[in-house]
Amino acid sequence: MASRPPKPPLPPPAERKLSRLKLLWRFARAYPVQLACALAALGIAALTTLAIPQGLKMVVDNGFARGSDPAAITPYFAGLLGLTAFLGAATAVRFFFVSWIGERVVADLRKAVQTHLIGLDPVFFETNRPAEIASRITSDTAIIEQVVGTSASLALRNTVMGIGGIGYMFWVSPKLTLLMLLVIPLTMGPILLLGRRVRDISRTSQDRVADIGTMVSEVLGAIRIVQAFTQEGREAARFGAAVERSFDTAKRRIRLRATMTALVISLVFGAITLVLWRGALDVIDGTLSGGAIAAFVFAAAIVAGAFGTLTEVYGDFMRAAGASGRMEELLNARPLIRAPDQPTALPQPPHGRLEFSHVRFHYPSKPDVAALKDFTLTVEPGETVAVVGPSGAGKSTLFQLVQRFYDPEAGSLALDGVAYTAADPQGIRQRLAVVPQETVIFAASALENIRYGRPEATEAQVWAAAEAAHADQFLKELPEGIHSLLGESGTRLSGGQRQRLAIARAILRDAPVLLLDEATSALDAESERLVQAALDELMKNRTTLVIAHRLATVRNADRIVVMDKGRIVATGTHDSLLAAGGLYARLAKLQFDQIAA
Ligand SMILES: Nc1ncnc2c1ncn2[C@@H]1O[C@H](COP(=O)(O)OP(=O)(O)OP(=O)(O)O)[C@@H](O)[C@H]1O
Repeated sequence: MASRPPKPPLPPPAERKLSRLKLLWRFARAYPVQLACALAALGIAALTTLAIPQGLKMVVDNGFARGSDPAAITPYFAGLLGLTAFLGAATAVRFFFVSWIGERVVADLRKAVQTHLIGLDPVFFETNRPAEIASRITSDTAIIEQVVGTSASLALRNTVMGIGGIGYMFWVSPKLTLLMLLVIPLTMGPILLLGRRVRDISRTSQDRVADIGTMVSEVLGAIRIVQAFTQEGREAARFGAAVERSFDTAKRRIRLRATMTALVISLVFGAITLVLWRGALDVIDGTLSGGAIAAFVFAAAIVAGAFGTLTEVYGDFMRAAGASGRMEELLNARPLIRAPDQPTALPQPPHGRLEFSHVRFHYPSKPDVAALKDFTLTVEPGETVAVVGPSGAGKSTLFQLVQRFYDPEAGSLALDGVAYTAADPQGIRQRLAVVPQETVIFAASALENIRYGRPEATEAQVWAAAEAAHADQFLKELPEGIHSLLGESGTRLSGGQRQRLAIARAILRDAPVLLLDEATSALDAESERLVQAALDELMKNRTTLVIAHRLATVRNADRIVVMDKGRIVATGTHDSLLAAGGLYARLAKLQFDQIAA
């Protein structure tokens, strides 16, 4: 029984616990100065707000009560005016620092997640779709931004004002405050119950929004296929249905939130009214001054507002906890392929000797079919080995293993005598140049595209590589020459031009081992000739493993390896294999139709 490959290291789904917000604190605490400023401004603003009812009390008791003397009342109002100006300034400072921290945390988080993700191996992206991750990063960080930049400050401010307000009220009238503290908890039960349901629906709502994001990038990415198969209508309907599902969930959330708000306001203000009635009786009795009751009302309004806001931001916090949990999941995903603690250095200068020894491999997502079985092959320095075989034989899998995107379950690979598992994967990849079947063009200039594998190369070196790859001519003819923008929004290249650009990129990389996956798409005779000439140049003095689709390649190869169902079934030269008949002769007849002619 073949041992199964290890499962990708995916942590369990995020729970929406407030403890998940710890991740954000980890990022925020990197800015102690800003945090201190924000906290100081927040405290000052909250206390200033609480000073206002006290000012009001003095105005009423000392001003109005002593028969309306303008001279007595003016200083109090001047004081109040000063207080409000101070409150404005402190609020502005708080807003600045808290928002600054919010933006900074989100920026750092985005960078950390992206840096982490590009270090993960392809297995992770087989089980986690890149489009979904992308939409998560955008929508989840937006939620986090909202919470760190706004809700956190609201929560802090209102907690300070809530507690401070109650303290002040107690100082003004212990009896009324105790009465109030007795009534308010009764109002909290239904609020907490509803809060939990809002939280659950918020989660579903976020998932629906992420679905929409995934769908948009999927459909836009395949726009040609959608249009070619005239499925625009169906795609629009499918998208429409997803949007409506998302709206329905949002509607449920809004309805619950609305009910909750109604409950909070009516219960809390109802309680206040009750307490006020009691207070009014005390004023009539003469046990409480007019100013005290005014200040009490004002403070109670502040406290009620504070608790109202707290229940509202609680929902935001739960949403952010979910978002932050998912970010943490991404950050916690560990790559299966890692450098050992003490990697063995590859010899200098490189030789380019590539060895496969009894390699057995299953793709994690396809554990029942072996992609490679007992595969043994040594490619000597400077040798060109062409790999041929029917579709699904395992040719591309060889390349995946050589680049160490996966590790075999049995057997081993070695480069220049160093076992893959003992080396740093980056060290190995630095000695490889890859020309894939489909050239990846980045949205950047032709110059940047060619020097992708060696960003420090000079323009002269890039031109030399382009010449060797027979790409110089068409590059000169681009609208802005080598500085023309390529990719989705730039100039489109033909198939042959893209291949030559990829070859120039590999020439410039100047690695000792070349992995060449020949394009199967037919080129016209002129392009074919240019691409072949470019390839000949690239393969010079390099160890080359090539998945061959061209007659010229198999003819020029030092050895041809014929693969079928993950195994080597024959090895030889073009002529010897043809003479032997078998799979190669059959493939050659089909694939290189020149032979059949
Ligand atoms: N990422 C993957 N996940 C799961 N199975 C895979 C993956 N890539 C390839 N396979 C499977 O591994 C086997 C070998 O595939 P591989 O792509 O290496 O064949 P190939 O010889 O390169 O074929 P082709 O010429 O069609 O590209 C096939 O059974 C294929 O379905």
